Amino acid sequence: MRFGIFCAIIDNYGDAGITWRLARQLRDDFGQDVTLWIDDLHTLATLAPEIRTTEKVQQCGKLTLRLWDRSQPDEIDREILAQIDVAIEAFGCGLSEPWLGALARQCPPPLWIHLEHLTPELWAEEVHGLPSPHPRLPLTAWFFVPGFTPRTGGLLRERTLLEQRNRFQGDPKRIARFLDRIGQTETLEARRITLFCYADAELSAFLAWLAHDPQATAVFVPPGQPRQALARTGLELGTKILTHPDAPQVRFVPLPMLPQDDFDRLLWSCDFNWVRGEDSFVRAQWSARPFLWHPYRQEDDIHLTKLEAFLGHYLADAPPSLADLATQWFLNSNRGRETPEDWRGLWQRRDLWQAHCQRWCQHLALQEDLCSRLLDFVARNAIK
Ligand SMILES: Cc1cn([C@H]2C[C@H](O)[C@@H](COP(=O)(O)OP(=O)(O)O[C@H]3O[C@@H](C)[C@H](O)[C@@H](O)[C@H]3O)O2)c(=O)[nH]c1=O
Repeated sequence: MRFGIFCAIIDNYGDAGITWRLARQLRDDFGQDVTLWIDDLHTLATLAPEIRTTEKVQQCGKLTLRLWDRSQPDEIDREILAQIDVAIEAFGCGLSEPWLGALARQCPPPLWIHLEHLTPELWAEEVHGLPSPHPRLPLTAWFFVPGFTPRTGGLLRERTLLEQRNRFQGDPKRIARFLDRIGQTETLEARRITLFCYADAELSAFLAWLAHDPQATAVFVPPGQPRQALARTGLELGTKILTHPDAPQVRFVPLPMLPQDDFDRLLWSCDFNWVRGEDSFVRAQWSARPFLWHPYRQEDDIHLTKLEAFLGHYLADAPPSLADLATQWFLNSNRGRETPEDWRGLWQRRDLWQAHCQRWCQHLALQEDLCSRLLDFVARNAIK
């Protein structure tokens, strides 16, 4: 089958990260032909260094990457469009009339899928799979809503992901080799934490907890917003490791943006991951390690509703002593109101928490992954 995926980058990395991951998995795990039209190669190249930002068209095996001119398709775009079976419009990026017209000219037209943002909310089940006929063109959009339950679009999970993770986490030599490759062998003995937060994250309680905890800790800090959040606390991280001024056991390690697969390895090798948005949030769950999630901030605190819905799934079967503390901590942190005691309390229950993350990951892995559900959806609704 031939897939066309359309992605416009609004801000951050999630849109590029998710569509790139989806395109690669359709190619690698399911042998599909994929064309990914994306309107910003530079953002994509930060997570996929093999991408050449100067080339508007590039072939990555059965995956064709094209710089997307959203105004209208050129002749080659039209040729590809004429052959695709499934058009995936990611995150409401909007296909302009000339692009939609080219799709509609196919006879019969391709299956047109609106890939929505992941949501843990109940409406994911209600909206997932609904059709929405175009008012004028002979095209029907189908909503595909990723989520946490079997009646949604599920979560992206590559076929061998969890085996790879198990091999990695179970083998200290692999972890050491990875840390060596990213130049961080000296963090081997320390507690390791990834800090991939937004610029407005309130870090003072987290830093106070670390400073009063005698355990040696390395905090890995990717570029951009996490460093801005750190800078707001007076810690300016440059290109070198920075030691906490009041706590020599705490070090902040600047990392470059890693390729997506290495980012997974980073999460797998950490004891705790602070993640955000959508894709890193899902990857943290596949790492089966304790994590904190800051959803992408939305108007009217919609992100807090999302968070509460997620906690309802995630902590439903957790021991009550963990569930109560974790709920309070997630909510407080997302409101910028958590205390060092929130951190301390949870960390004291680390074994319980770790075991819960493992069980949660297993629970999610019992469900079909997003690509399998997508292919099943296509098979059930294909017009041609
Ligand atoms: C730090 C780091 C991230 N990544 C990848 C992992 C993910 O694919 C991507 C980060 O995406 P997210 O975790 O989703 O967080 P984000 O904040 O960057 O993206 C967000 O952008 C908004 C516009 C969307 O509306 C949100 O839903 C969300 O997707 O970056 C790397 O590959 N290497 C790295 O070193």
